[in-house]
Amino acid sequence: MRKPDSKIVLLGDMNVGKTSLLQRYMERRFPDTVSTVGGAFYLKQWRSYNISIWDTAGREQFHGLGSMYCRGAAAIILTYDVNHRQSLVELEDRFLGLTDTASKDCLFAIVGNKVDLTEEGALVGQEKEECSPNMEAEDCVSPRAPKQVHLEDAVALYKKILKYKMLDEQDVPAAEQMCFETSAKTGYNVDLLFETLFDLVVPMILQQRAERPSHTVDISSHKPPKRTRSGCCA
Ligand SMILES: Nc1nc2c(ncn2[C@@H]2O[C@H](COP(=O)(O)OP(=O)(O)OP(=O)(O)O)[C@@H](O)[C@H]2O)c(=O)[nH]1
Ligand SMILES: [Mg+2]
Repeated sequence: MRKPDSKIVLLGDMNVGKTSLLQRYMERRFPDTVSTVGGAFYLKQWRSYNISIWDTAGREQFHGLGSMYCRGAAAIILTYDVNHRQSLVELEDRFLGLTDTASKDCLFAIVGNKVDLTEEGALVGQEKEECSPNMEAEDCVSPRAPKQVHLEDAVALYKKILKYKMLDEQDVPAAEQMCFETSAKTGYNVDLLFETLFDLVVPMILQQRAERPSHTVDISSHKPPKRTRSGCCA
């Protein structure tokens, strides 16, 4: 297997839907999930590049592993649940520090998932019925409640992250491009999220390749060493 050209990592509190987002994108479905243990990755081929996407465990007991998964990451998806304000607070308090091991020009996306559970979910093309016990989860939406976290809160966090990383707003993608609201359940904005990141990561791969010294040896120009009488090489 070829080494991945780039790495994207999903971080966020338990239950916010990291595994579900990744499965929705990679497998085009919304299966039942179990809380992630440690971490797992998918490989995505995007144009001619291999990108690994790492799913991590949000549970406190696995917290120590987070910075290991983030090592060298080109992009990090900080995920929260739009219905739980604390899951956004945790991103700043508990997860941001784990990203110190990421690449120096690492990109950040902030993703509010489970938007299908909010009243606004009705405005984003979810025409399905409310769930009843005999319905498949994918065929229905759960009863809706007012959203607890708004996109502006995510934009404010994005700006705080830039300060924390000492990055200039001019040198990074705009907050409006990097803050998403998604539903792993309906698929809303899921392709947009991942594919926006892939498109941003490709120029980083090309830049890394241009900066990396070439280790290629031209064997056609290689001359074998002359043999001496003793059989040893001159
Ligand atoms: N309604 C709704 N439920 C979701 C959505 N995404 C995930 N869920 C549900 O939320 C629960 C947790 O989802 P996971 O994807 O396992 O969450 P996680 O962030 O991977 O959690 P950990 O692995 O413990 O860190 C599951 O019951 C999912 O079915 C969504 O967009 N909408
Ligand atoms: Mg998980």
